[in-house]
Amino acid sequence: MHGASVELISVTKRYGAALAVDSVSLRIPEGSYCCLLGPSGCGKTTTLRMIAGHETASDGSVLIGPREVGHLPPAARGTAMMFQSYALFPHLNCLDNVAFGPRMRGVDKAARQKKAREMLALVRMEGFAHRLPAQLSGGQQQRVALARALVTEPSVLLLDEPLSALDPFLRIQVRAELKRLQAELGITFIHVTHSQEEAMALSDLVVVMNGGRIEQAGTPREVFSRPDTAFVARFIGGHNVIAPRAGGMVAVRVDRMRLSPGAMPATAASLGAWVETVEYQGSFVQLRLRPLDPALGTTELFAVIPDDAFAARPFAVGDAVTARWEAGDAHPLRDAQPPAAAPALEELTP
Ligand SMILES: Nc1ncnc2c1ncn2[C@@H]1O[C@H](COP(=O)(O)OP(=O)(O)OP(=O)(O)O)[C@@H](O)[C@H]1O
Repeated sequence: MHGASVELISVTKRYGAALAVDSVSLRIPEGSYCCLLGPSGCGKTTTLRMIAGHETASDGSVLIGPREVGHLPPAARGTAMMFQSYALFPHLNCLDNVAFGPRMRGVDKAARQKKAREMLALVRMEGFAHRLPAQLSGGQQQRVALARALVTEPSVLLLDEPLSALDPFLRIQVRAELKRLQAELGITFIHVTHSQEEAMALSDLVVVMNGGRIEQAGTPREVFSRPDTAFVARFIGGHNVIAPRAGGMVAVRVDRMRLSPGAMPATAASLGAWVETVEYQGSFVQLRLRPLDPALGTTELFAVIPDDAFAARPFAVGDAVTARWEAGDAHPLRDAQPPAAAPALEELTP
């Protein structure tokens, strides 16, 4: 199998007056694992469906490899799609489920069964060829669905929330399996998820979407260490979004907050706060803080302290503390105005 790059150029999708995807441009390199990450309704699935050809873009171009594919039906694009619900035929065994597509395309029986066996082996399900879907666990059904998507030898595999129907334990197992398969096959995977943890674990390229637009695209480390906007910092987690005394909004990682006893007035790189909760998490302790100064653009902050450091200098609920950060750990955000400073809707209406 060979991977192909995918490029979106100012792709827009309107449903009547509603804008589901708003002029999205993105280049996904050949053979990479890309996650489209964002909250419900942000346009992830619509973007995926436009790549697959199940939806037509209202504007803009979709390229797979060097080819503009906007006019091509799904089957001619070299993509395959795997859905959240496994959608296996209940009356067909695993082998026949995987061989179904080739059968529809008129591939002879011996050839399609050989191919189907190869695909089942790829997902480590060769021992289950003659079982019916109802005789398999959720994770096993998911693997068969994956084999069924791969049997067409796509250059791009599109996965829509493929892990969300699995319990948390299986989700981590199948997640590792997806990553292994992608690396082994070298084809391009585009995976829609609303889980930041899933996107971080899998992606070479993570694309954070909000309101039909791309907020930021980069490697998980780039996005986590340098979030562009308050939305990304909050959605990706592990950051405090603060409007410190010096102006402009910044993101500071929760593990970069340094606490000392006694609440001092806020400066450009510190603030006074009350400890609201203390949660022991094993290797670290997480504290929720309430800043004394309400003008800092936030009513709660988090600080994460390694377990041994916390044991050496513990804090309790109700303690007054000063939280400090190094200037280099305050990452400026593109949306410079804190949300609290934006005028309320009533003020804009004459
Ligand atoms: N067929 C449709 N007709 C009208 N509006 C639609 C249609 N499909 C999607 N939308 C709207 O477009 C927006 C984007 O939807 P989309 O399904 O792409 O979001 P999503 O990020 O995948 O969300 P989720 O995680 O909930 O699946 C939403 O506001 C949705 O209501």
